[in-house]
Amino acid sequence: MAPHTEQLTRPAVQLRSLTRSFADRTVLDGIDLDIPAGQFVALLGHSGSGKSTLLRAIAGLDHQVAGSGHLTAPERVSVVFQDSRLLPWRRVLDNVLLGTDGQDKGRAALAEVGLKGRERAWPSELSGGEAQRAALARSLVREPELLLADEPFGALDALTRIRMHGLLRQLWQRHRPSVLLVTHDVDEAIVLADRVLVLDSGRIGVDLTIDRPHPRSYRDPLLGEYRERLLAALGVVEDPA
Ligand SMILES: Nc1ncnc2c1ncn2[C@@H]1O[C@H](COP(=O)(O)OP(=O)(O)OP(=O)(O)O)[C@@H](O)[C@H]1O
Repeated sequence: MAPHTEQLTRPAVQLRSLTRSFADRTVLDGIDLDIPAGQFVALLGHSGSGKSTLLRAIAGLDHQVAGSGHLTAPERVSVVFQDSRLLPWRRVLDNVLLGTDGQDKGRAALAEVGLKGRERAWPSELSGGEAQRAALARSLVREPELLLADEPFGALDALTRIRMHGLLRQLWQRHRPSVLLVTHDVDEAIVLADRVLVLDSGRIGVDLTIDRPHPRSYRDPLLGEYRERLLAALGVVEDPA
């Protein structure tokens, strides 16, 4: 069996009947989900549909959700958010190394994300895109089996975002963590993910496999069909079917 196929047979994340309510509102209503090891999954859904709630649950950041159903996730999980969450009083390399040791690993991770030479910069000296690169480097040094990303490029300009898509794809292909990427951007989802989920009314309403090789082109006409289906599922355009 090819290494990639073998890796995909072991589920990294398993959720059964996961439920989360806030006051009288049920946000996650019995979610069932398996993410095979090494798979890149994107999660779409309207604002307030519960995407971040689901991600936080999988990250182990929500203790209330734990008892609601069954949740397994790998031990080494890294989370990247919309803002880099770099500590302003630590230089870039020290941010990347936070809680770990191994200067060389940190330097290598920074080089991988294109920040070689910026190790001693302060976070305030970085652009938004550079700060997100540093955040990715910080997640990399932990060698995550699962990378959770909550709109990591949501605050970046369109060109930087496209560059970051390329970077994230390369990092994923090189290190092969499972990825769960929360995004509002349908194009981002279909250009990067093996599989796109749409969260709707507390459930996974759509589970779509994107069967196109990487790297993908934004202009691939076959991706256009996936885009239409997802926009229809989100209620943005009429269902093409
Ligand atoms: N700690 C909390 N206390 C009360 N309500 C909460 C809490 N966290 C989330 N919610 C509610 O749960 C719902 C889902 O929130 P969540 O942040 O998961 O949505 P989302 O899909 O990630 O939204 P967005 O795309 O706008 O980031 C919202 O109605 C939100 O107000």
